[in-house]
Amino acid sequence: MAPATIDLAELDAVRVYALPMRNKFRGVTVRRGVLLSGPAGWGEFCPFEDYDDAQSVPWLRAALEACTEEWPEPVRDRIPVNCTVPAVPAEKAAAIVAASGCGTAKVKIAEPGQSPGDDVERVAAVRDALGPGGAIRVDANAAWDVETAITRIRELDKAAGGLEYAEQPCPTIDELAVVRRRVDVRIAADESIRRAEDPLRVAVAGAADVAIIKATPLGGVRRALRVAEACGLPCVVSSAVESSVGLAAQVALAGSLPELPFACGLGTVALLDGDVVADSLLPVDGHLPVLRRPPVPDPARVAAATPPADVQRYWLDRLRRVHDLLAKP
Ligand SMILES: O=C(O)CCC(=O)c1ccccc1C(=O)O
Ligand SMILES: [Mg+2]
Repeated sequence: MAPATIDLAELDAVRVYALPMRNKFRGVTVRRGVLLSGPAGWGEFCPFEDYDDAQSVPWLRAALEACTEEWPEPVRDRIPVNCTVPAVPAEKAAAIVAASGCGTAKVKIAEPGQSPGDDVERVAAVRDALGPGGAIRVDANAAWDVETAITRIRELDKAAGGLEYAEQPCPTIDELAVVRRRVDVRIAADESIRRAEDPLRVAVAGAADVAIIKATPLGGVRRALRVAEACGLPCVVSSAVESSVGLAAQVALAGSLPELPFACGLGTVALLDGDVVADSLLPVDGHLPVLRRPPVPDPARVAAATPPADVQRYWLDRLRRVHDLLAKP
């Protein structure tokens, strides 16, 4: 297991980055975080800005795992991934899918300010761009109540000519279970696992067909592997929109899961305008390579992504506070 903590002064380097997003994604327009370098390589601490310090502790565990430990042995060397389609107009959605080279698309739906008709048009445009052989999944990020979810999932299933699954249509596990019994589309649980008080103990098995597993918010590759095993469902590894440094840990998780029946949500470096490494983890022919260790940031790219001093201070203070929480007995 990872050491419970590491003295921050033992890290070789700490670099704050800020990368703009090509399109607004879940309300985020700039992705920010901290790159940390330790004896085993580089990690990334990048909790979303609406996560408090206690919720950010697993994100720091994930970063420190990458800095201090080797990842588990992979069982495959490349990972099929979906392209991620933000809540953009239909034409733009089609262009994103066509440019991605991916055979699976994940479409964001039910975003604030958008109508059900916008979602139907976006999903239909994605089907046109993907062709009949591709797979389409949708993610509502817990936006609906049960009745709305049932109506919308049926509509979108039609518009898509078949959905592979619908991710987190409602907030609670009980709601997911009801929706799952009433629609023909598979249900995937994301926030129900990621934001659970104890992700090792969430009873999603009757409420979902697929588990979305993320190393970054679950405390690292090893902890996420245990969550995957405990939930007893087929898993899809999905990103938290990290730079290529943090994403490499997610790909390592996908590489070491015993079974991987679906494409993973790891094509997200394409959502960022820029990166901190020279050779970005972008899909080629719909696949990402499994790396054995985190990629090393490129100094010129890190310099180009370095935010103003006040933003750096905010992140270094946050890192310090979360580290103090992690170190507390
Ligand atoms: O799964 C993907 O394709 C991209 C990752 C993604 O959608 C996501 C990224 C950051 C935060 C939450 C989510 C989510 O799945 O809800
Ligand atoms: Mg999701």
